[in-house]
Amino acid sequence: MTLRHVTVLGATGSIGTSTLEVLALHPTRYRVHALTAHRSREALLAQCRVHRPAVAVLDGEGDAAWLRERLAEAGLATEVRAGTEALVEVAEAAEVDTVMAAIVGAAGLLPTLAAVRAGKRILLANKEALVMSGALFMDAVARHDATLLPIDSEHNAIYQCLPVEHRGGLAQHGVTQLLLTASGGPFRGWTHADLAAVTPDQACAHPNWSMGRKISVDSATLMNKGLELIEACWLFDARPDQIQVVVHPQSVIHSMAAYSDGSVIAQLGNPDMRTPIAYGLSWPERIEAGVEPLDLFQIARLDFEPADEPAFPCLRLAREAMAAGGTAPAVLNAANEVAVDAFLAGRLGFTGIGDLVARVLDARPVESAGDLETILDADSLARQEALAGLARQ
Ligand SMILES: NC(=O)C1=CN([C@@H]2O[C@H](COP(=O)(O)OP(=O)(O)OC[C@H]3O[C@@H](n4cnc5c(N)ncnc54)[C@H](OP(=O)(O)O)[C@@H]3O)[C@@H](O)[C@H]2O)C=CC1
Ligand SMILES: CC(=O)[C@@H](O)[C@H](O)COP(=O)(O)O
Ligand SMILES: [Mn+2]
Repeated sequence: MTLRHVTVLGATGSIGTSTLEVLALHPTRYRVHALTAHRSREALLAQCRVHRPAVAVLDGEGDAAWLRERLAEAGLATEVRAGTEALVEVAEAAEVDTVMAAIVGAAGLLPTLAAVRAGKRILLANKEALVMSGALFMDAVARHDATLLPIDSEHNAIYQCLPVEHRGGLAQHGVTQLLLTASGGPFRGWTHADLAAVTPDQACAHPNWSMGRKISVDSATLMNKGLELIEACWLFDARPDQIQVVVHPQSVIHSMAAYSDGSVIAQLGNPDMRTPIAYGLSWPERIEAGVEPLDLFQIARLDFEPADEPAFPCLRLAREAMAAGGTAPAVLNAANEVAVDAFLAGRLGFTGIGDLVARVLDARPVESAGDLETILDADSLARQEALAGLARQ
């Protein structure tokens, strides 16, 4: 068995901590090379004590100096670095073969792309990176012979339901449709009018998954499903019209692939991210993930319904951005990040999220997204437009 050396980008988050739980079950298979966080220095210190990485990264120099001192007091040799350059370094380091990309939002793009360009095995949770840079990202995966394994539960499920080699389009492998499941979020069944006064805590109370606050809000607006639709188009070389969103409130079927002979292949499991994480870490083998076995008698029933697009316009906005192509998905993502931040800070109402994203998409031109600079510019200008929109209200 080869020992794999892993960098965990976003180690202190929900996906990061689940990843470390799985790694801890297999000390002879995996060694942690680097752990990164933004500002959670106490949490990163605790992780360093347990996992003893060679490198730890925080955003600010002050936090890095604090961590350096605490680690030295604890007699640990972990080197501490700061900033985006350090994130890129630990993602592309020669010692590393596997990178868990679990930073939330656009901040994950540069280190994740660095891992791709260094030909690593990338476990992709950070969907925003792929949404922003779709064609460029997938071209880099092919050009640098990187191994890209989807961690997002739906995409991991579809990956497991597709033939091993599915590049070159779905149709040539007899796949007619991808069925992307959605829980419907905490406000499933609510009308657009009901949603006006919901609070951040209500929006973050996901019925089935325990996740970071940004993705929890995205699930509540169905923007998460919109981002996932775009993510699936890029990962599986699919057109938006080949993907059907199916609301499935139990989150037990994690997604499906439909074939020309009438077969529909589904992947099921308890809603626990340690399953896709373990899959990505061990692929093509399987390892123990610490997840409870699925008890179908306890679940008893599985329900399905269409998404309510009039009440949750973000799904349509994402589909339209994918159809518009070029920089439109990066604009959608940037506007959504600003809007979700404002909602969580109490500066924007819940239904204001979709309204703001729609206004920014209308205001920003769609350009060809052939290079990273254009994508980063589109991201930055969309953020400025969104902030100006917030200031005007
Ligand atoms: N949680 C889940 O179950 C799922 C998550 N995903 C995706 O995975 C990604 C991570 O989600 P989740 O774990 O929930 O998010 P969390 O908010 O729980 O964690 C985010 C992690 O990223 C770090 N981080 C945040 N901002 C920055 C920044 N500017 N620079 C560097 N690091 C940063 C955080 O550090 P700090 O702690 O210091 O803030 C933290 O380690 C997202 O893209 C999400 O969409 C996909 C499917 C399921
Ligand atoms: C766990 C995971 O992959 C999340 O993206 C999850 O899908 C959120 O649930 P919904 O967006 O379906 O509510
Ligand atoms: Mn998902």
